[in-house]
Amino acid sequence: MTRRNRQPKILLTGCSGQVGHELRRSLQGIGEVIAVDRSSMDLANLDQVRDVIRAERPQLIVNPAAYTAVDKAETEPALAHRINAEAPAVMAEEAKVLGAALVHYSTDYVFSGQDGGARVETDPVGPLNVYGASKLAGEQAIAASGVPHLIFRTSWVYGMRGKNFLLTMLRLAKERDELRIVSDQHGAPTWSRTIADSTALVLAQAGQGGAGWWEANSGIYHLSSQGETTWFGFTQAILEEAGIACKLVPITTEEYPVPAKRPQFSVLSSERLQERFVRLPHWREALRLCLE
Ligand SMILES: NC(=O)C1=CN([C@@H]2O[C@H](COP(=O)(O)OP(=O)(O)OC[C@H]3O[C@@H](n4cnc5c(N)ncnc54)[C@H](OP(=O)(O)O)[C@@H]3O)[C@@H](O)[C@H]2O)C=CC1
Ligand SMILES: Cc1cn([C@H]2C[C@H](O)[C@@H](COP(=O)(O)OP(=O)(O)O[C@H]3O[C@@H](C)C(=O)[C@@H](O)[C@H]3O)O2)c(=O)[nH]c1=O
Repeated sequence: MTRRNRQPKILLTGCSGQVGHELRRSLQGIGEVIAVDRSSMDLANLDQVRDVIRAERPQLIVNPAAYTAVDKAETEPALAHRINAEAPAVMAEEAKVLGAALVHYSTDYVFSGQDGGARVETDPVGPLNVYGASKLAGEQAIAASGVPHLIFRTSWVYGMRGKNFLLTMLRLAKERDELRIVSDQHGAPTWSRTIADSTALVLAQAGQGGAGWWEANSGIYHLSSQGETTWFGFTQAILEEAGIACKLVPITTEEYPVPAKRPQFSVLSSERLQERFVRLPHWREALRLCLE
C-alpha cells in the first residue's frame, strides 16, 4: 500500500462553520486535511470550486459549507441554490472524475413535517422553504452524479461557536426578563461535535473497508441526536444546564412570525446509521457535555 492510500488527502470546505470547525479536528486521524473557507473557495463561484478541486486533487471532499440563513434565503433563492445545490453538484462531478468520494450534509428541513413520528431516509420529502428546497436539490444532484457519497442529514445544529439557537438563547436570556419560544415545532438538537466525530468514525470504517465499501454504503443517512424536543423544551434545557434564570413563555408558530415556514415535526430516525456504524447520544446528554 502506498503512503497516499494510508493518508488520503481530504478537501474540507466551510472550515469556519460550526460543523466545519469540528471536522477540522475530528478528521485529523483520517487523512491529510486541506481546509478551505470562503476566502479560498467561494461556493457561489462555481469556476473557483472546480479550480480548487482540480488543483488539490483530493481523494475525499467533505462539504459542510452551506447557505444556512433560513429566513434570508427566502429573498435570496438563487444564491442559496447556487451554494447549496449547484456547488455540491460541481463537487460531485469533479470528485467522480478524480475517483474521489464526497461527504455532504443536509437537513431535516427537506421534510414538510406535517405529522408526528421520526422520519426515515426513504420517507417522502417536501421542503416548506427555500433553504430546504436548495438543500434537497443538492442531495439530488449528488445522488444523480453517481459519485461515491455519504449524505448526512442532521437537525437543529448547535455548538459553542458560530450562529446557533443555543448561543442566541444564552445571550437573550441575559438581556431580557422573558423569552417567548415556539413550543409546537418538534425536532432533535444536535451538537456539531457529535456530527463531526460520527463522520470521522464512519470514514475510519470506510478506510478499513476496502474497494467495495463506497459502493455498498453510498447514500443518505440521518445523523441527529436521539430523543426529541421542541424549541421551547430545548431552551428550558439550555437555561437549566447553564444555570441561568429567565421566564420562558411557550408560544405557537403563528405567534412568532418569520419569513420562512418551518416543519412542525422534523425528528429524524438515525437507526440506519446506528445499525451500520455508530451510536448517537441523547440530545440532552450531548447538550450537557457541550456546556461543560
Ligand atoms: N445549522 C443548522 O442548524 C443545521 C445545519 N445543517 C447542515 O449542516 C451543514 C453544516 O452546517 P453548520 O456548520 O451549522 O453551518 P454554519 O452556518 O455554521 O457554517 C456554514 C459554513 O459555510 C460557509 N459558507 C457559506 N457560504 C459560503 C460560500 N459562498 N462559500 C464558501 N463557504 C461558505 C460559511 O462561511 P462564512 O463563515 O464565511 O459565512 C460557514 O463556514 C450544512 O450543510 C447545513 O445545511 C443541517 C441541519 C441543521
Ligand atoms: C430567537 C427565537 C426563535 N424562535 C423560534 C423561531 C423558529 O421557529 C425556531 C428556531 O429558530 P432559528 O431561526 O434559530 O432556527 P432555524 O434557522 O430555523 O434552524 C434551522 O437551521 C437550519 C440551517 C437547519 O438546517 C435546521 O435544522 C434548523 O436548525 O425558534 C422563538 O420562538 N423565539 C425566539 O426568541
